[in-house]
Amino acid sequence: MDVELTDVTVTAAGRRLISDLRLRVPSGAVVGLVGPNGSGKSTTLRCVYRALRPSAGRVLLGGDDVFALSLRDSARRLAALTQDSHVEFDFTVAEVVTMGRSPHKGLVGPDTDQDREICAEALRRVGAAHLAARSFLTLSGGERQRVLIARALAQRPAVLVLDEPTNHLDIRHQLEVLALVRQAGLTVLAALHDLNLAAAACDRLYVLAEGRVVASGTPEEVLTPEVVAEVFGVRAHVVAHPTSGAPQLIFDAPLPR
Ligand SMILES: Nc1ncnc2c1ncn2[C@@H]1O[C@H](COP(=O)(O)OP(=O)(O)OP(=O)(O)O)[C@@H](O)[C@H]1O
Repeated sequence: MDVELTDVTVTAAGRRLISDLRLRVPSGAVVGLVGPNGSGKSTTLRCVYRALRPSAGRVLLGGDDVFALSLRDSARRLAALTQDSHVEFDFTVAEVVTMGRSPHKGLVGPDTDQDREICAEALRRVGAAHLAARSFLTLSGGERQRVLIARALAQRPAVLVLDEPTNHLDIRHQLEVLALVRQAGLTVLAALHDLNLAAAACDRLYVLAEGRVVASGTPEEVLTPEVVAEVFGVRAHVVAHPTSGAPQLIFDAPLPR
């Protein structure tokens, strides 16, 4: 299922947060949003998981306007891991992951064996099966992040929207989470701060600056010293990763402001 944003503009507090954004995530592709703090990455994602209605433009999910879908239908198509994904009450990890199944059940539908197996598998995939009986609130930041990713996977969506999915994760878990996101065969739109991880994990990147797309294409096309200098204000060298060949950046000092 593909995702398309056509000329999306978001205005808030008399300011344009994103302007005329055009973006496409082909079915099954992993597309990254990169850009400096405040460039509009989360705002863009919030429009896709319908936490924010654009002032203009449309967000299409499998060709349908996301705001025209019922909540249940959109939750069957799309799962999101957001910056404000949190759990208020003292649920166990297994219960938190089970919440991912709710779009597939009636309002008070019981968990089936299939639901339980899907949730157990999702926890195994993020390396968190051993945490199933723990209270979610007692987990470390990285453990919580992995459990929330498991909840999104348990939702069995076609599209996954991820806002900084590697936040809090140590390097091994960062690589594992991005590898499993790639292997899941889903359509993925992810905001990522780490440009080297983005280059390794994404088929295509969109670079945002001040709410506009300033570059898009494959990581090789986009992550050039010129773009990095212009958008991030940092001088960088690009080298090919010795085994994967993905472009990797080595940074010099920030350029003068
Ligand atoms: N409801 C709002 N009202 C006013 N300004 C807002 C609102 N939401 C976001 N902004 C502003 O819009 C800009 C873009 O924010 P956004 O969170 O999309 O950036 P981002 O690229 O995700 O940043 P970061 O990398 O810091 O997470 C910021 O300047 C932010 O302060």
